[in-house]
Amino acid sequence: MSPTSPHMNFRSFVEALRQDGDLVSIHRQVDPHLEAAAITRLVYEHDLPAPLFENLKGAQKHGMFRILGAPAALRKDPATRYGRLARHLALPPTASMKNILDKMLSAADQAPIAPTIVPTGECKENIIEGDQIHLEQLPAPFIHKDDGGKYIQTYGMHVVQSPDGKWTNWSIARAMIKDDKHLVGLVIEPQHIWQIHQLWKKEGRDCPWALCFGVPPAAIMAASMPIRTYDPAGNVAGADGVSEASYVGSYTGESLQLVKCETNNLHVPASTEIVFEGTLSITERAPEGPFGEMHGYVFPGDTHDWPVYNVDCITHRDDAILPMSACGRLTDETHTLIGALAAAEIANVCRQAGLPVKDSFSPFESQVTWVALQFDDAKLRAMKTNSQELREKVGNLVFNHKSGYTIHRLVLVGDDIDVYDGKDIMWAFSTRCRPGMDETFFEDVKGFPLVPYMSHGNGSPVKGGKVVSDALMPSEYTTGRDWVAADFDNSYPEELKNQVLAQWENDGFAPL
Ligand SMILES: O=C(O)/C=C/c1c(F)c(F)c(F)c(F)c1F
Ligand SMILES: [Mn+2]
Repeated sequence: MSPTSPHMNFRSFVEALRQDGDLVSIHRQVDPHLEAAAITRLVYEHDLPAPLFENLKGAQKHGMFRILGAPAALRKDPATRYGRLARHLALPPTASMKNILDKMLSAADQAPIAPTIVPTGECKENIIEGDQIHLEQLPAPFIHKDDGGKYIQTYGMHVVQSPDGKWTNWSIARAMIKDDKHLVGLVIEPQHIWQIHQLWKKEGRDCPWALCFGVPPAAIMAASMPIRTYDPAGNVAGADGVSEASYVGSYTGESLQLVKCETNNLHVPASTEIVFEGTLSITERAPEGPFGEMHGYVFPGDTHDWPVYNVDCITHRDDAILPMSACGRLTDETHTLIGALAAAEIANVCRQAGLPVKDSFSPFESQVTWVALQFDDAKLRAMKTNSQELREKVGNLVFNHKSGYTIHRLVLVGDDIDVYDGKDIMWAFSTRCRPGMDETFFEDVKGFPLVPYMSHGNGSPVKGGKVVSDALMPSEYTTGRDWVAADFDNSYPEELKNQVLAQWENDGFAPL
């Protein structure tokens, strides 16, 4: 039996959400065609408990499958806002986003703990091969009415390996059902799955592949994070070339249990709910999309050709659960995970380059297209630098690194700004960054085509459109802050503030 703790076992994770009162089990029959996603979308837009669809129209025998919506979204109570994410890492429900991101980054400073290969696991309870595979009969969700197909893959973990076997990569990349035996999905440059696909193209062989739905929550966190790039020539610099499995071992402190696939030599987490095994074609492509994407748009008819996945074998647990991210407008996993983890990795890259970055976050208000970087003001002054120099240094570093791929604006702020507070970031950006003069634009860097102003805007979809906006004031580079904030914290003597707070409820106000 695999580890049964919630961060190491998806089924235990779902039960932990139930115990937390953070799960709504729906037993009435729900249609996977739009209805399950519509309910999940409303859950996202109101930060409600995760829906578990126990009785899907069209569910197959042996419980194939149920759907869990909103697996890593927000809780309404501010005190446990990130509790569902905290459960992914065995952190307390009151953990802050900083606690969560620090935990994810902690692995970089610890020795990787290699996974353990075990002979079997829950994912082997049912095995479906060859002509028994009928993807079109699965209760796969149709997520947005203008999507190009049934997106069965929004929160599963792809497993692919470099031809030399040195690097196994785990990642999330969307895919929809093409026909009874095939999926088709985004394999986009510079993503790791694209890098490895390219290596197999050079080999002239289809890429062995597995897709794992319902993996240990700690694993999906690593799969969502743009950790170190890997030099295909095998020149490993620093912690590069780290396979996500070992990275997970570092921050959980325990070895992940993996089992070998039935039809290839890849390994998958033993407790995975559903495993698709097969190959990612190096030649076959098919129309994919459109899809309601992370920036909150569907462009009807916006279909493009992407590589085809061939499914040779399916293994699954009894009563398997498919996790679904019905992504779009705030706030879903593409914001809480992809945006947040990119920000954390960008801060790491800056610190490794010697920049005094204390913290970072991607504000949800920017639909995770921005990252705010908090600088240590005293160390900034010690650098004896200036705005233009710093903007160029940060922009050239981040916008040419994989972790910066999805981010189009970097906002530089001082350490009086809480980067996890969108109001703080907008206050600094709106009042301290003079448009144009305090900004440096980058047109010669890789752009993220999914941002609507890139793919459906006026310029190249894949180049430029990025900016570093300096919201550090001139005084922060020289003498230190020369202002006082006109707010309760900064504009009143401590004694008076304590007196006001002590009288607060007696004066007739509700507790703050
Ligand atoms: O389909 C979507 O909504 C998002 C796809 C996506 C993503 F979320 C990323 F973080 C990427 F880096 C990327 F290349 C993507 F294509
Ligand atoms: Mn990777």
